[in-house]
Amino acid sequence: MKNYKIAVLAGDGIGPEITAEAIKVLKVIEERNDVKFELLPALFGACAYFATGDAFPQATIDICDQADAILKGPIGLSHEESKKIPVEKQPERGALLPMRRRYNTYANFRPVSLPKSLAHFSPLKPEVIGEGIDLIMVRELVGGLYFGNKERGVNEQGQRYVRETLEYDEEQIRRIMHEAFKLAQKRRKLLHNIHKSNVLMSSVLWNEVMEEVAKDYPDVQVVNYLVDAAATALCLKPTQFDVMVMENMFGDILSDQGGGILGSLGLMPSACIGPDKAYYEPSHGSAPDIAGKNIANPYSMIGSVAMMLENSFDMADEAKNVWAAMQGVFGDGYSTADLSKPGSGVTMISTQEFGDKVVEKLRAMPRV
Ligand SMILES: NC(=O)c1ccc[n+]([C@@H]2O[C@H](COP(=O)([O-])OP(=O)(O)OC[C@H]3O[C@@H](n4cnc5c(N)ncnc54)[C@H](O)[C@@H]3O)[C@@H](O)[C@H]2O)c1
Ligand SMILES: CC(C)[C@H](C(=O)O)[C@@H](O)C(=O)O
Ligand SMILES: [Mg+2]
Repeated sequence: MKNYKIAVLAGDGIGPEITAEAIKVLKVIEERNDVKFELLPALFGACAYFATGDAFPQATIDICDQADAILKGPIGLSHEESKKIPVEKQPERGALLPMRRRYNTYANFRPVSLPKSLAHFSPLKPEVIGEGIDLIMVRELVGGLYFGNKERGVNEQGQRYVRETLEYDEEQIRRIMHEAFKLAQKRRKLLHNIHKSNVLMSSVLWNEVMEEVAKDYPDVQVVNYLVDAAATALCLKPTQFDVMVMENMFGDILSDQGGGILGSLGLMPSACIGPDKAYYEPSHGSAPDIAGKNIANPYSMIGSVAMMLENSFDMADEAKNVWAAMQGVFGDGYSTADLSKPGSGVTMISTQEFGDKVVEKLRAMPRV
């Protein structure tokens, strides 16, 4: 029997609610396979800060270090609540970025996917959705503005100023490009390179390296897109995209737009892959506005489990079953509050009911 350790960081806000549903799914995967998941819960985020004074405490670091994979719920507080924590200790700077840095999870895969049959979830017209949206954003996750030098002070004129730098070296760009080209080879052999080389020198280097790497993948067609135009194109004709590659900040913004064109951030899972460790998290945040109400959509978290099964545990067939189970629940006309507005024809179910229905579907599937 295979035995895997999974660090489970439920996080803040809706994190514990959607993590509970993801764990139900992991339990069913155990029932159906010769595999044991040892779940190692740990505090991470604002909950960890309030309990220990540190958003990424040493005890959690130790658990993550020894885990085969990390399942992470969203972290963070509302704008007002976050003022209760000193800026440098806030969950984003005090936990999430240190985790990305520690495990060097440079490759962030954010699928944006909606079959034609669920076009009614999207704010876009059915004719824009066409045969369905099925693209994946490959976001560089440990460079750029997020990790460049930062400085804040008062200048000679007595004005407060801030300086943050957008830094990349060519190896950082090359390795994410290889990830994107390899993924494109497995899919439609089409790569959209998102950049802003008309202004940013970082994008000039980005594009130079992209062109060098492209020589290794002559079967992949590259389409270059300025990031601002790409934002429009995502709304007007999302089906033109298959794999999109971009630097850290562009990926943060465009991936949330990805959730927008699907109809909810609750449909946005992700995988963050480093050389020796990967962690899996929804692309969205802790949704303080709906926390504790049992109405959050757990698709993003259960989808992150599916990505974990495929990438960390070599269980691609079970991953497919998890996706199919969730699509099956939608196909039966059910969803959580975010995607079941009055008049939509979709029956509203709770976070827990969604998880239960996914479990039911999975149990009914032939074992692989
Ligand atoms: N990776 C992470 O842990 C992560 C990612 C993004 C934001 N954050 C943090 O989350 C906190 C809240 O940020 P925000 O409000 O700007 O963004 P958010 O992503 O938490 O929420 C934006 C909107 O999307 C909705 N939403 C998000 N996930 C949903 C789900 N699963 N089901 C249904 N609706 C969902 C929310 O209710 C809200 O209306 C901030 O502290 C932010 O820093 C953390
Ligand atoms: C919480 C924040 C630091 C994070 C980011 O900006 O990367 C989030 O928005 C995300 O998309 O994972
Ligand atoms: Mg984001």
